[in-house]
Order: sequence, then C-alpha cells, then structure tokens
Amino acid sequence: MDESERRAAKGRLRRGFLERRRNRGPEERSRAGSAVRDTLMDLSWLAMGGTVACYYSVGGEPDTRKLVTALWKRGTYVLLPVFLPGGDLDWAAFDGPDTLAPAGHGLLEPVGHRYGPEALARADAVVCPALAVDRRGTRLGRGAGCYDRALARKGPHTPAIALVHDEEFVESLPAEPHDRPVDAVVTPGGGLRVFGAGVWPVERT
Ligand SMILES: Nc1nc2c(c(=O)[nH]1)N(C=O)[C@@H](CNc1ccc(C(=O)N[C@@H](CCC(=O)O)C(=O)O)cc1)CN2
Ligand SMILES: Nc1ncnc2c1ncn2[C@@H]1O[C@H](COP(=O)(O)OP(=O)(O)OP(=O)(O)O)[C@@H](O)[C@H]1O
Repeated sequence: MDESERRAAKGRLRRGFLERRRNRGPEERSRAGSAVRDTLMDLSWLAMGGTVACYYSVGGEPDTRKLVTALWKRGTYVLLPVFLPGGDLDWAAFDGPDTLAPAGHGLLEPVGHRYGPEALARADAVVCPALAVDRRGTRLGRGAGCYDRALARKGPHTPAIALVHDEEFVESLPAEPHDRPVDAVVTPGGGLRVFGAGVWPVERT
C-alpha cells in the first residue's frame, strides 16, 4: 500500500468506527466507563503516579468521566486537553466538574491555567482517545494528528494507554511513519493489554 492508499484506508476505517459508535447508547457507554475506571484504578503503578493526562469523553467514546473523577478524588493531578486551532493540544488541570466548560466539537474542556503543550512531559501516564487500536499498538485517531504530536512530547518511560470498545481492538490497522503507537489498550470486556517488551513498570494481565 502506498502513502495515499494508506491515508484513504484510514479515512474509510474512521468513518466505519464512528458510524458504529453512533449506535452505542448511554447505558453501554456508562457500563464501559465503569469497567475502564475499575481496570485503571486497580493498577498500583498508576496509583503511584502523581500526574495523569486523561481526556473527557465525548460522543460514543468509552465514558471517562468516572475515571477522571475517581483519579481526582484519589489525589492524582489530572491534566485534560485543550484543543488548539493549529491541532496541537494544550493541557490544564481538572479540579471538579465545575472547572469544565463547553468548547468546540461537543467537548468539555478545563477552564483553568493552561500549562502549554510541553506539559505532557510531566505526566506519569497518558490515557488517550482512539477510534481503534491494533495488536501492535497502532492507534487510529480522529485524523487531526493531535495525539501523534502530543505523544511525541511524553517521557520515554511514560506509558500511553488507549481506551476503546471491545470491537475496536482489532488485528491490524494501517500505520504511517508519523503514527505514535500506544503501550497498552484497555477495553471494557478485555481489561488491560500491554504491548511490546515492557519498557515501563506495568503488570501484565
Ligand atoms: N474526548 C476527547 N477529547 C479530545 C479528543 C478526542 O478525541 N476525544 N481529541 C483528539 O484528538 C482532541 C479534540 N479533537 C476532536 C476532534 C473532533 C471531534 C468530533 O468530531 N466531535 C463530534 C462529536 C463527538 C462524536 O460524535 O464523536 C462532532 O463535532 O460532531 C471531537 C474531538 C482533544 N480532546
Ligand atoms: N508529530 C507531528 N507533527 C506535525 N504533524 C503531524 C505529526 N504527526 C502527525 N501529523 C499530521 O497529522 C495528520 C493526521 O495524522 P493521522 O491521520 O495519523 O491522525 P490520527 O493519529 O488518526 O489522529 P489524532 O492523533 O488526532 O488522534 C497527518 O497529516 C500528519 O501529517
């Protein structure tokens, strides 16, 4: 597959995954949110992390609101993304639901001080959105390249963990050279799966 074919294939896959997400009702998304919260809150190395970059779910994404609240209540410093016009992500702290405000694309974003795109380097773990993830950790995003850019700024031993629905963890996805793979995936039914040779202290399950 050449470059333009890979890009076209990614576009078709994105449309398909988004279409199927539209059919997921609030109950399923909420159940998924409880499951991913329980999986991540059980990880002792994540509990030790002082700062976790997360995201505040929108549309058919597995719900992350319970996870964000649970981390925050435990005393973890939770960073959430602010979508910048150029496609970069800025980062600001979650400090309770009152500290979020509606932004573009149906998103709720933090209103507090913005630390700049480089703040991701200070995160001990990065929980990121994806439309799909494959068995090598290739991540399919929404196509703006935000998380490819953001993940390039994290520390080399900081795990990136994508959250997807069970059917979105697939055998294989097309990858381009700029794509940043994730180190693990969490699905509601399958829990945590870790990829690669374990460059970071994560229990394999
Ligand atoms: N929850 C969340 N926050 C995120 C991202 C994400 O994927 N999910 N992003 C990742 O890069 C950045 C924002 N990028 C986004 C780009 C497009 C849409 C979007 O298409 N929204 C739909 C409504 C939601 C849906 O149905 O999926 C819309 O505008 O119609 C959302 C976020 C930063 N914050
Ligand atoms: N590190 C980077 N710096 C600048 N541009 C980048 C970088 N990574 C990716 N891009 C650009 O972003 C565009 C979209 O990339 P891609 O299709 O891989 O998005 P994605 O990973 O699916 O989405 P996202 O990262 O927003 O979730 C590409 O055209 C690419 O050129």
